[in-house]
Amino acid sequence: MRAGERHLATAVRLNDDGEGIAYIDGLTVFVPGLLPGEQAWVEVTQVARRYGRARLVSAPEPVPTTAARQDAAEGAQYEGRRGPAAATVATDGNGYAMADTGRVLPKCAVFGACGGCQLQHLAYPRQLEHKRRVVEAALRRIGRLADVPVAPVLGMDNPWRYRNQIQVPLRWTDPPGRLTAGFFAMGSHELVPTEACHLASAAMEQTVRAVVRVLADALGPAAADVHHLIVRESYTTGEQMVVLVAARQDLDLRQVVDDLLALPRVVSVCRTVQPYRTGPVWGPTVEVLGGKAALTERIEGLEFLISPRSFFQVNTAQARVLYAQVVQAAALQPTDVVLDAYCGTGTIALVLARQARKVVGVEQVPAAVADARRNAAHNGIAHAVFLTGAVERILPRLCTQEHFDVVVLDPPRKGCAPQVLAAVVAARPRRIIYVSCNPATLARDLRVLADGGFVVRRVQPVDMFPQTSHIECCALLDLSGAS
Ligand SMILES: C[S@@+](CC[C@H](N)C(=O)[O-])C[C@H]1O[C@@H](n2cnc3c(N)ncnc32)[C@H](O)[C@@H]1O
Repeated sequence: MRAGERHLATAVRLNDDGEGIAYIDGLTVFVPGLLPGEQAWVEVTQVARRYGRARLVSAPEPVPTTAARQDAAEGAQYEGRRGPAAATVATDGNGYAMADTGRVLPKCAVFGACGGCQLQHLAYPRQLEHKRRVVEAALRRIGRLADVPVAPVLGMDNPWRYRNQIQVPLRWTDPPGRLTAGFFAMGSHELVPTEACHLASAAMEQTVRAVVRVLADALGPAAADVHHLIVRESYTTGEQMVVLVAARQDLDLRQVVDDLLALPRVVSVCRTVQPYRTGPVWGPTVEVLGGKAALTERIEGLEFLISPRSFFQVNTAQARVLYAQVVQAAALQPTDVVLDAYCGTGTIALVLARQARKVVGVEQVPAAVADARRNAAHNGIAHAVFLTGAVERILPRLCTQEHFDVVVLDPPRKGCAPQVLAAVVAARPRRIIYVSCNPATLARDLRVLADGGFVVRRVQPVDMFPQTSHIECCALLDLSGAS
């Protein structure tokens, strides 16, 4: 197979990124936009040693189920898997049994071009089932944990407009001399122009449009030096924070502050300076140009102040669901001492603090630790301690100095460093709750903890990121033999 060739491809399942998997000439080929049980003409865009990539060149059509099942079985052979049939059955207008692929019309006009969403074309219940299977497969293949029950994914009643933060790249397009908002295409810094995002609230969309207008009117072509706009919104109060990302420090943004603060929801205007337009968006510092220094959010009866750089789960409604799972899994007793490793701004630690004797949070970003301490004080919680530093550096010693009854791990996508897992295993807490946004590293780390004598009782996925392929999970482990 060569790049540029065209083939008729049938997808047999989705990969972890939500792309269709087809088998062409015995090679696994990833086709974004093709669903299991669908067939389409595709053009090969890349051929590597073990896989290829292709793009759709015709509209996908459901295939007769017998063909879909046959392809699934063949595909399973290529991969040495025992594969399930790809599709359930529906009938076409003539009564033929066709694959029921779950295809729906994407809401967004730029779906497929914008890199933000991968699953808008799949009915939401199917998205949830797909995510549950991804978690199960990771546990089985990577963690050798085939017996661990994976509960149905906890989804949203309305899986749209859930984000409390969006980052919008801005570009000056000349001609016609206009500031244009959009999102980056998948895996590139190419702007896909749009001022709409169905994952953000309608009020955030309005703010994006208004900020672009204000910047263009006030700055003219100099607005080209504002290359990103970040809007954060409190789910609880509806208040918004606008962060302007400028390419240079001497760009005079003070002239737009009053106009921005006059927008209906905007209570805070900030600036960060980042000379590079295509690297990390945030500069080293953030300055509040006008209005409040932080938004307020409420979760589990606690109030959290969120400053511009603070990590906060992007989906507040589902963060509440996730934290309720953590509370339930922790099953705390009033005498318990809890460790919250990778604690961010201390949300989990503070939610658990009400039922524990003491909580200790560890986080490497000093600003996040400052927020965690401030949030503890704001909520009158005196028995929460927050330590600044890398978990892998702090934990090995900390765990020999203090006994933790319950340990919460909520690492970034790369998972926990081996010395963190070793320290937790040696500490023998009664329970471990592992919160993860990456099923592959979750499975890898659960294997280590299981080999260290902990039993993985259950894994509960929570759909924090509907319409995308991202998956959040909460796993519960306890000591072998303990109840
Ligand atoms: C997924 S977030 C979890 C935040 C928090 N538990 C919450 O729910 O809001 C992961 C956090 O780990 C922090 N982090 C990443 N690597 C770290 C490390 N090696 N040591 C300490 N903290 C780390 C990040 O700064 C981030 O705040």
